[in-house]
Amino acid sequence: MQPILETHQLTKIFGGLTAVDSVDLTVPKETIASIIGPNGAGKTTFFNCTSGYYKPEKGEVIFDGKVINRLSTDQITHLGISRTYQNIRLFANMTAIENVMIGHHCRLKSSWLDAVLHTPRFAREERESIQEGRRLLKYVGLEGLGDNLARNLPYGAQRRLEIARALASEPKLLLLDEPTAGMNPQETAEMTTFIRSLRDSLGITILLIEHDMNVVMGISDQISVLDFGTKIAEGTPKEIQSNPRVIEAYLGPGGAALSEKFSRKKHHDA
Ligand SMILES: Nc1ncnc2c1ncn2[C@@H]1O[C@H](COP(=O)(O)OP(=O)(O)OP(=O)(O)O)[C@@H](O)[C@H]1O
Repeated sequence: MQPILETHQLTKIFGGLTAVDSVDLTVPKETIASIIGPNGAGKTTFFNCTSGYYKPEKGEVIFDGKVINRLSTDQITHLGISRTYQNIRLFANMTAIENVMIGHHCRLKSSWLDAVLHTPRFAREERESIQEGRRLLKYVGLEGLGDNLARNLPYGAQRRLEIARALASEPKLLLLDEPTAGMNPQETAEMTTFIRSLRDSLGITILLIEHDMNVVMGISDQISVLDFGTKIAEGTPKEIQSNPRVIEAYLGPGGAALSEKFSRKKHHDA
């Protein structure tokens, strides 16, 4: 399958710390790929390099065949990468629909002069933008909540609003940083179904960071594992679950042997 995102030897250094260390990673088009790893493994830094927030010291990020690691965040959004954040970053004092319209802004053609002069083009684009905002709010399950201030929405709805805003920029690749963090089991199940539908109905490729292993194992076509900035494993959920290096990264040295002992005991007891 054709890749939508590739990194070659991607490296990000903070002072003496190599947060992302020579990572080669390929995400095939129209798949759900996950990045997992212990705290501080470099997952968010990888996202920040991919979406243009950080410039890598070494290596390349290639999106849809184009090298993008020297481009600005705006240019990268325009090409088709959009993201959400580990800690929700909405415009809290703006309404839900205004938040989504901001996401749509990069697709508008009106200039600031059109806005000042309130030209017909500006008026038409504003109407279309409101319509698109309503459509997206409905799509993420927030129909009728467009006039609510973002900060007054329940937590699960805020996460959905963040995704609606990301979708408004019409991405080909959506980066989701811990989309189910802080959610109860029902919200988590709904979010998982929703993420699948983004791939299946809209053809959007998803790359996500997630700590909930049930979500990761249930949803991913491919999982990449980072530890201390390096990629230590990659494969299907089944391959990753039984990979001794991954188990050690999570449980510490000897973890693989311990985990094998437990799973043998479980089979024996069953
Ligand atoms: N802006 C920064 N300046 C200095 N160090 C940073 C910066 N951002 C991240 N780091 C460090 O880089 C390493 C990787 O951090 P990162 O947030 O990418 O890990 P992570 O895998 O996303 O962790 P978590 O699962 O806890 O969110 C950590 O040691 C972190 O302290």
